[in-house]
Amino acid sequence: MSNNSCGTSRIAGCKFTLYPMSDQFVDIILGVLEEVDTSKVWKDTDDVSTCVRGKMVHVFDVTKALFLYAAKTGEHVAMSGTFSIGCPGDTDADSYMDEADTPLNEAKSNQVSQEAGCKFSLYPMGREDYMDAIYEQIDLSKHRNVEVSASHYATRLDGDVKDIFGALHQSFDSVQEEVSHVTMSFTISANSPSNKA
Ligand SMILES: Cc1ncc(C[n+]2csc(CCO)c2C)c(N)n1
Repeated sequence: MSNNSCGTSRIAGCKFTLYPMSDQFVDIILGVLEEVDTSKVWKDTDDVSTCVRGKMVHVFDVTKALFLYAAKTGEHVAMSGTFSIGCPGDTDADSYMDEADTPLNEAKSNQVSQEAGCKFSLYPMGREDYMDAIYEQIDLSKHRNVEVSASHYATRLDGDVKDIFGALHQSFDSVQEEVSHVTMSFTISANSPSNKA
C-alpha cells in the first residue's frame, strides 16, 4: 500500500505561532517552550513557528499549556495555528506514537483560570459533504461550557482557555473519526485591551 494515501497514519500535529504583545516577547516565547513538558511530542521551533507532532492527546495538551502559560503572564497574547491529522505526507518515523496517553501538563494547566476568545475553522479534506461534517461540530460545541457564535469563515468560542481547547479537541476528534484527513485552523487571544471597554 502506498504511504502516500490518506489515512495510513493517525499521527496528529499542530504548527502554531505565539504573539505576545509585549517588550518581553522573547522571554515569554522561549520561557513557555521551556516551562511546558513537551517530552511526549516531536517538537521543532524556528524563527516563525513551532511544530509539535504525535498522539492527538499530547498535541492538544501541549498547545493548550503553551497558550495558558503565556497568557498567565498577564500580557496580551495571541496564538494562531493549524492542527492536522491523517496528512498523507506525514510519516510515523519520528512521531512519538508509542507514548502512553496520560497528558503531562494537564494537572498544572487545570490550576490556571484564564478567559479568552477564539475563532476556528474545520477543513475536512476530500469530501463532497464537508459542510455536513462542519455543521455537526458547530452544533456539538454548544454543549461544552463555551459560548459559541457564528462568524464569517469560522466559529467563535468564548470562555475559559481549558474549555476552548476542550471544544477544539472534541470537534477535531469527532470529525477525524469520519474523515481521514482533517485540518483545523485557529486563532486565540487573551488579555486583549479591547475587552476592558
Ligand atoms: C510558538 C512559537 N514558536 C516560534 C516562534 C518564532 N519566534 C519569534 S520570536 C522568538 C524568540 C526569539 O528567537 C521565536 C522563537 C513564535 N513566535 N512562537
